[in-house]
Amino acid sequence: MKETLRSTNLVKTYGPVSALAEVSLTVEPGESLAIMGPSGSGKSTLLHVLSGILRPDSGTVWLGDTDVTGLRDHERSRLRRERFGFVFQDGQLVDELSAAENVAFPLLLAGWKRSKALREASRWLERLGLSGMESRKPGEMSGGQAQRVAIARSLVHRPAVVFADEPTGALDQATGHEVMQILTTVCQMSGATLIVVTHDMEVAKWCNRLVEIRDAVVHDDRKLGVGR
Ligand SMILES: Nc1ncnc2c1ncn2[C@@H]1O[C@H](COP(=O)(O)OP(=O)(O)OP(=O)(O)O)[C@@H](O)[C@H]1O
Repeated sequence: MKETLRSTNLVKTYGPVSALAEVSLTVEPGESLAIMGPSGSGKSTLLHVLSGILRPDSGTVWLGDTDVTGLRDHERSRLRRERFGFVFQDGQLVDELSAAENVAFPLLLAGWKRSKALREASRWLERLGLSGMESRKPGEMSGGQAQRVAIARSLVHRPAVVFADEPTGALDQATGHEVMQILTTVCQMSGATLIVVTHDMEVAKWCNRLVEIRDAVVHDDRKLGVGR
């Protein structure tokens, strides 16, 4: 289902430090949004609050009609598992599992039968150019290949929103481009909204909107001509 992600007046402090000061943001279904800003400006905090990992001090996050911030912890965990996908800088794949098992993981959590989940995982690996690598472990793959596995895992359960925190941070520039191309293309194909935190304008250019955060507030919010 396609749902708007909306935040109103998000405030988050860590002791005396203001990480988010009244941040309101609406991200339409299918949009790809890059969040940029200097170190310490509040990007990761915003990503964590929008994705329900962190609770704000005040303010609300809505996914469609659901008040994410108002959910109890177990309900929020469930929403994260079912409606959101995540891609991190270093992939955060499970080393002991094969590529296919890693991708199948969200489906197994959702109660799919193992054989059906693995078949669906293989289809996603194929879509991402990793046919024949189903039984490889993350340690037996290149950084770019592992990140493609992570992208497959983030989308296999058809989430409404994929959150990516510095998804190319551990890759060289050419591989980073490739990964952003794949990430934006597959999100678009599956209708998922994409939210990417990055320091790198070359990464942000793959998105169709850029929000700049400075000192815990949205400093700039503009459309981008997509760089693909
Ligand atoms: N758990 C925490 N405890 C105390 N202060 C924190 C914590 N997490 C973040 N902060 C502070 O909140 C502010 C915003 O941090 P945040 O990590 O959101 O910034 P960022 O823009 O993602 O930075 P970077 O680009 O360096 O990752 C910073 O001043 C940071 O030091």
